[in-house]
Amino acid sequence: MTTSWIVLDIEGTTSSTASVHVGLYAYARPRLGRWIDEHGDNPEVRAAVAQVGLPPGAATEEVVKVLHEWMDGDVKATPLKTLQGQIWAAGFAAGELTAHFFPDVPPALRAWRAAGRHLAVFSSGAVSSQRPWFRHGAEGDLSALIERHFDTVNAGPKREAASYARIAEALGDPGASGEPPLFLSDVPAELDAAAAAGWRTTGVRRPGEPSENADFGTHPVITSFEELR
Ligand SMILES: CSCCC(=O)C(=O)COP(=O)(O)O
Ligand SMILES: [Mg+2]
Repeated sequence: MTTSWIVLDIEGTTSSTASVHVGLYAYARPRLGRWIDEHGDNPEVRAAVAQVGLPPGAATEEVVKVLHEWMDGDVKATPLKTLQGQIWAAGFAAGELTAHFFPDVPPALRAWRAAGRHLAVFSSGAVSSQRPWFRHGAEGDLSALIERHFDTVNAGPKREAASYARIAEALGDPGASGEPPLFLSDVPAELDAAAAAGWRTTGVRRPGEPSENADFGTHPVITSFEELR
């Protein structure tokens, strides 16, 4: 393995889908309405509410109805992710949330950093929630291992090659090793987009996760980060 930058997806890759859908979604769901009402002077909140796409002046409960529908369908819409990210960041700060990582992940991240690899995250989850996620794992604070964070706001949609080109430019691709970044994800369409941007890719097929029966096509596949060490 000579790739300098390793870029990680979160849900289904470093962490279980249940930890996001049951843990985080359940925390954000009943708090969205009050968060919008109490942070109406926050420009990010105002912009997110406008991006939901309802007519100006729509009642908070109408906005929340759309956000809940997106959550039910696991639509990774940027305004939803922005609001969820703020609520989760507050939840982590209050000690009410804990992150989950598959057991192979913390030792692999430490080993990769010790070996001189650089680590970044590209997730649909907002950067505002990625940072506390890596800080509040049950296995301790992993946040210092992650040097760069990307989401659908600062990079773009995860299924578009242009997003990966943007990230590569931000990382200084091809980097010191001369190798393009390596992207690890449980979603074949994301890997396709990364490959189209010239990245190296590896699918992560974890037992019991939605990716268990996914068709990764020609992408190399692992079931644990240990297989990359
Ligand atoms: C604290 S990370 C939040 C994760 C999240 O909201 C999400 O949608 C994860 O999607 P991913 O792109 O990492 O599969
Ligand atoms: Mg994922």
